[in-house]
Amino acid sequence: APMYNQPRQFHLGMFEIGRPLGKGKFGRVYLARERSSGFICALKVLYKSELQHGSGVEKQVRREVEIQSNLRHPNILKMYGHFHDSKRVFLILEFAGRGELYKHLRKESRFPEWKAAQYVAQMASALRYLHRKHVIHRDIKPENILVGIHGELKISDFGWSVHAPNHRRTTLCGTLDYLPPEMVRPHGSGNDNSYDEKVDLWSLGVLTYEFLVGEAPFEDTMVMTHRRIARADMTIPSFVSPEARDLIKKLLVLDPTKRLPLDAVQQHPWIIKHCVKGERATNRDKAKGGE
Ligand SMILES: COCCOc1ccc2cc1OCC(=O)N(C)CCCNCc1c[nH]c3ncnc(c13)N2
Repeated sequence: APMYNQPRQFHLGMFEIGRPLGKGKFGRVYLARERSSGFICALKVLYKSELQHGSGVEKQVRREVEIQSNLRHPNILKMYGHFHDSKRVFLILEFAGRGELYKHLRKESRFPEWKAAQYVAQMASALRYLHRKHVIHRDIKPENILVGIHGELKISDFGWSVHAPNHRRTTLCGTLDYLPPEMVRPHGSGNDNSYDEKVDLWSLGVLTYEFLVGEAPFEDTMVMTHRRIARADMTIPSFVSPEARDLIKKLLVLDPTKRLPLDAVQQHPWIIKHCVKGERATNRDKAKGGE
């Protein structure tokens, strides 16, 4: 039976550990094979000593496991289960055969429009699924996206996900580049810094820009990034097509209620132009004599 139909209790002896897939701030990820079924997966190892008790990190990991274990979508990395021993926590995850998206982006500097559009369509599909479950991701950026063996994107990191609506308590750290104005404004400055799923629409706009341009739209010093986000102050280079520019401008809107909703993103002319693979591809086959 496939892994996810197996009994829920797992232990380390069930797995052969393969090559390291990468190491992050809180853990290392390894290729692994479940011995009885031969099922290939990724095993993320976190040291309990690093998840100091009662700190935000331990709660964040618990929340992440709880959220990700209940999600099933082709563009969201599956978490099949988890277990722990005296010193470590182990997460059993779907293996993404082409690794980290940000490495592909750095190597190619920026993606051609057809590829960027297909990636944005996949992210919009994953976000629609998350929002239907009232989960806000809040941290959609290339570093949190993996690539499957068939080139499909998989959101991998739910460390910042919460159930909507939300009132942020944890102080933000790391890059501000992807945060919307309603999350970078300081507390109590005329807003109760609560927000909803529409924060992911802003991040999708930043992601679209970064796919096409190769850097984030508000990338600057910390202080300037804050200010430029708060004003939606960005310039879109002339090599970006008018359709792509139109979509970016409809997502990077200060007022969350005015951002293009996800179903409209999926119907946007730029997405349709590059993603409706069905009839056009077969037409092309027909044109070439259908070989
Ligand atoms: C609390 O944690 C929740 C889950 O977080 C992750 C799940 C799966 C991950 C990475 C995750 O977070 C980032 C991280 O821990 N790194 C070590 C940095 C990147 C390593 N990925 C490399 C990688 C290549 N092929 C993969 N197939 C599946 N998963 C992978 C990878 N990584």
